[in-house]
Amino acid sequence: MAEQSHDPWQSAMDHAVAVARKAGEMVRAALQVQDKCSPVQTKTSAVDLVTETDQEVERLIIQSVKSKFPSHSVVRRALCAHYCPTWIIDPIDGTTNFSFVVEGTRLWACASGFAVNQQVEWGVVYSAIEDKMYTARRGRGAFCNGRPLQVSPQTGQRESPYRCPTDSSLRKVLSLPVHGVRGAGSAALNMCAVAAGFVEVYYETGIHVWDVAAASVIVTEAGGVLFDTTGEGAVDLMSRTIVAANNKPSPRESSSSWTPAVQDNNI
Ligand SMILES: O=P(O)(O)O[C@H]1[C@H](O)[C@@H](O)[C@H](O)[C@@H](O)[C@@H]1O
Ligand SMILES: [Mg+2]
Repeated sequence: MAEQSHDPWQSAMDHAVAVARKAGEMVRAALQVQDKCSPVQTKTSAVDLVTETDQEVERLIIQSVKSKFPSHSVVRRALCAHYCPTWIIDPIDGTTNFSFVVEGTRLWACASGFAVNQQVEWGVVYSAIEDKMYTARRGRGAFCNGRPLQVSPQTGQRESPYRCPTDSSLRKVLSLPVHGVRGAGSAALNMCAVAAGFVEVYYETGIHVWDVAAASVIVTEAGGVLFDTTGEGAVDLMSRTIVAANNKPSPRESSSSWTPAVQDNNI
């Protein structure tokens, strides 16, 4: 079918939802087959774990986008330098959880973001194990399985059973006496947890644009904010660092205001 002209971004997003379901089914089925979960050697595999299933899902998405939206680009490594409508895909976000079938395999997702002129227009993140489809279109809200998402209203430190971490890099970057810390993987789903109001902050360094592009718009459309790890600047999705939060405390508040869900794998 040819590209729709009335609202091309919407039809691309609808297509992304359908492809994400298919991709999710593919990944779930692959969990039963050892070879499909095992890391394969790639040029970048020393730093970026890739399985045969990542590659199969990537091919599925690329082929389906190319046949339905021939003018769109599909990339994993650029936000979008020019106007060109670009899909930024992460076939499996959370490949480590998927590959090692650790407890918490639910923490992987199929993610697609769509950028035009360096602006993310929509994002789709599908957690197949939970059958949760997170979607957001810029200016039109964020949803999980069609239900609107809203970030947590929390502004003060929340009671939590988890101990404050001793991780100095985390303290240095956020300068917060944090109280609860989780680091279970899948950047996209951690950001969706912020959007859904389950946690107040997600932070990571060493992250890639394809890990965060889709969920970035889900966070902002749920009322959240994105900023860099200095806490000062706007986020640059190519910068490999990100903070996604329910709000941005003023410097005076920042000594006691959040309960972060933190991931700090790469410092
Ligand atoms: O599973 P991938 O797509 O490699 O994404 C992971 C990323 O590479 C890591 O840096 C993060 O810590 C994970 O949360 C991502 O899910
Ligand atoms: Mg990823």
